[in-house]
Amino acid sequence: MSEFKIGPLNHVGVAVPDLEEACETYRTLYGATDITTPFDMPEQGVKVCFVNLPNSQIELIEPLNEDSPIHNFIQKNPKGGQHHVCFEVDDVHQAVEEMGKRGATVLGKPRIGAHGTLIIFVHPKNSNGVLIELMETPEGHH
Ligand SMILES: CC[C@@H](C(=O)O)C(=O)SCCNC(=O)CCNC(=O)[C@H](O)C(C)(C)COP(=O)(O)OP(=O)(O)OC[C@H]1O[C@@H](n2cnc3c(N)ncnc32)[C@H](O)[C@@H]1OP(=O)(O)O
Ligand SMILES: [Co+2]
Repeated sequence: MSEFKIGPLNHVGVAVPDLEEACETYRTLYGATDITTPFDMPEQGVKVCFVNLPNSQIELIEPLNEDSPIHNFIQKNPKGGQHHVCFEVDDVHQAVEEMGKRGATVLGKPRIGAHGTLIIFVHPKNSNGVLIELMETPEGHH
């Protein structure tokens, strides 16, 4: 088996029905002060913003439309819920190859994520029901 391994936790994805309302909860209930301005990622089917924490980020995602990969999740969990966990990796293409060799199901092809680097997703059936995102480490994180 190759030396491939996951690196630091980058973010925890939380799917929400209303992004503004969710930001307000993190501000008023938990006192979060560093929350980024929401923006649309049509190619990922989500509107996204980040609650910046000293050691990580909460990624709040709202479906943009019914074609969104998180549309069904919100249908099943109308109040929202913890959606995915994201680990940094050195090389996403190596990750795809290794996931295949190790018998996991990679969902779709590598694409650019919200941090501007390549990402992939591994099906929740492979990791105790948790959807895993693997993202290439952004510049400056090394
Ligand atoms: C902001 C951009 C980017 C970043 O840079 O960080 C992102 O994070 S984008 C995040 C959104 N994008 C994705 O999630 C892409 C990958 N996801 C998918 O392809 C799909 O969501 C999915 C995982 C294939 C599920 O699709 P869905 O339409 O919900 O399929 P099913 O309804 O058939 O569900 C199958 C099965 O899986 C369970 N499920 C679904 N979502 C999750 C989840 N997030 N965590 C755990 N389990 C999940 C679902 O309940 C079904 O289970 P069973 O009923 O037991 O079969
Ligand atoms: Co994510």
